[in-house]
Amino acid sequence: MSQLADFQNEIYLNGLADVRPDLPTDLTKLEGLAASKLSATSFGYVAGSAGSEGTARANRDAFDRWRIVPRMLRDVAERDLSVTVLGTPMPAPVLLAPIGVQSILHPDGELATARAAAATGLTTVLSTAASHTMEEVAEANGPGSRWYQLYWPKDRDLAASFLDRAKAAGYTALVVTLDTFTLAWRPRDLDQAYLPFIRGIGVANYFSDPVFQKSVGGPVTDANRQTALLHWIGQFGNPSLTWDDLAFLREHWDGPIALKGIQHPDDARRAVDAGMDGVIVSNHGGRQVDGALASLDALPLVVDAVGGRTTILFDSGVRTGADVAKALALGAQAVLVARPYAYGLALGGEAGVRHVLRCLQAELELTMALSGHRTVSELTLDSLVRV
Ligand SMILES: Cc1cc2nc3c(=O)[nH]c(=O)nc-3n(C[C@H](O)[C@H](O)[C@H](O)COP(=O)(O)O)c2cc1C
Ligand SMILES: CC(C)CC(=O)C(=O)O
Repeated sequence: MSQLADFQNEIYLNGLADVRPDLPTDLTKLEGLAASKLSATSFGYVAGSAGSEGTARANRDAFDRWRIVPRMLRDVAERDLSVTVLGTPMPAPVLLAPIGVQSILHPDGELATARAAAATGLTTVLSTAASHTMEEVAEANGPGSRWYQLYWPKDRDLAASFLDRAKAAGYTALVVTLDTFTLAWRPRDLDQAYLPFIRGIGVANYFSDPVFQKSVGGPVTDANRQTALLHWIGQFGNPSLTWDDLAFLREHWDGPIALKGIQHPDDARRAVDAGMDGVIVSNHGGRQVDGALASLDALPLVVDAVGGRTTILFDSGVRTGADVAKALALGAQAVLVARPYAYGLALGGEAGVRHVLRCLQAELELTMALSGHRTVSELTLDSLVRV
């Protein structure tokens, strides 16, 4: 590490940042670097969004319409960014969003991500569509904290098996993604005729599952691989699910459950009525419904509807410490971040993910302190102005 980086890390940033001198500390620059490193297909899959990508742009633009109003002389010498969310203590209100198929970014994929999360103390949310099994990822995460994200397959026995395995492997909370029972119209992937799954990436948790294997006549080998992939395509999502089906989750998961993909206040109310423990206000990073509202614009509506009655998390468009502060001030208890750490993974493996997480955490801490906030709970609507 260069002398300057040492100075930044140890003296100026109090050892928080763990910056890598070869990666930018402005995290918005990661995407451009990842574009040069990754294949056109992998980069297109990760950076791309639905349709004209208007919602992805709206996600970012929405952050610009809220500005922080710094306050002075508030004794911010001692800062504490820690929170406890759905029973999990975290040093900062930032989680690693579920990202499937991470081996298209780096051979170590979710294993590197899980190690980086453990090193920073932040919680990683593992996708059902991961490129490594949930047991392998749990081992890599070790004493770290991890949640499991369910893509709810059509076969109930398979869903129940996923939940049993996740519980046994130490995943403490369940995130159920509702907005992606099928992939949206994604021109970058359509134009490049690219889907990671067709190459067998993202199916590790399915192919290793005893219920899945029973459905395809035994362990997946070269001989039945094609059958297994076709079975996977048929199983992946269930467009027929309704609110009544949530009872199934409660029967099979005794820990906290959060529904991901909530944008409408009535859906947030229904989640609470159905006994869910939290909602994640998310539009999947603009990857599903092009033309949908910016996720940050949905946040205050959801907070108005169910704030104080449930845990509210947020994602889609978070790129900087200031973005995190704004989402918290608007009422989220924590945020999930996705593409920035995906690019960190592509550029530097585990160390790249750590770089992103530490920079985000350090930038958040400085933003909060310099604007007069010592703790997350001090960030309120009064901390912002809409311009
Ligand atoms: C390449 C990629 C893969 C993703 N895979 C999943 C997934 O498996 N499960 C899920 O719930 N969300 C998935 N997401 C959505 C993220 O969890 C998150 O909601 C979204 O990307 C947040 O927006 P951001 O990328 O602007 O931070 C994925 C996103 C990307 C970019
Ligand atoms: C469908 C998944 C496996 C990945 C995903 O959620 C995404 O590509 O947005």
